[in-house]
Amino acid sequence: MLRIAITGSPGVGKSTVCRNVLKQLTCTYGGMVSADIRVKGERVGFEIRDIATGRQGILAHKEGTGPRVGSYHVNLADLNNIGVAAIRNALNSELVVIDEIAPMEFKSPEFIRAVEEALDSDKNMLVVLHQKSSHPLAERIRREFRVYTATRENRERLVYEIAGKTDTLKTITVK
Ligand SMILES: Nc1ncnc2c1ncn2[C@@H]1O[C@H](COP(=O)(O)OP(=O)(O)OP(=O)(O)O)[C@@H](O)[C@H]1O
Repeated sequence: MLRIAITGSPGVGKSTVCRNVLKQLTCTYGGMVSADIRVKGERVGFEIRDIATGRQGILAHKEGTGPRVGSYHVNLADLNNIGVAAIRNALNSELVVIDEIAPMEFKSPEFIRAVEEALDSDKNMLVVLHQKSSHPLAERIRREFRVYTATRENRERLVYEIAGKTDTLKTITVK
């Protein structure tokens, strides 16, 4: 069983490493990924996407009503209906991907439960983990996962290092 976490400073390229590792894999995978929402270059929020279905929503936005993390309001409806559902459905594939596990996501008890279910399963997992969070779930992942810290210097090499570790996942899946 493979359990890999990518961590590092804000904006260093963690999500990009995760996306580029996925491009190298031939196993089945599912889960959630996130990306910036930018208006005229300025980040105003984050979108969330179910890898398997392509369903998209808003994870957090500067304008909103949900619980606050920094200058963003977390959209619990989309986090639960899209992100949490994506994690649960990913339990049917060979690899569960979660980008990312961080203070915004911790505002949802359902998200925490879904990640715990994945952790308690025998599934391979690739996650992006917030570097500073001391949430018990973040601490558990630091204990149980092989953690790679992305930097500007290593972020390209890291893709191949992690993809190399996932050799067992480069199987041709016959459906
Ligand atoms: N290897 C790279 N070469 C050039 N630009 C990169 C590379 N990796 C990431 N970037 C750029 O850096 C920015 C941040 O990347 P990314 O979103 O992957 O970082 P992150 O660490 O996941 O960010 P956050 O802390 O906001 O989650 C993006 O604009 C991305 O295009």
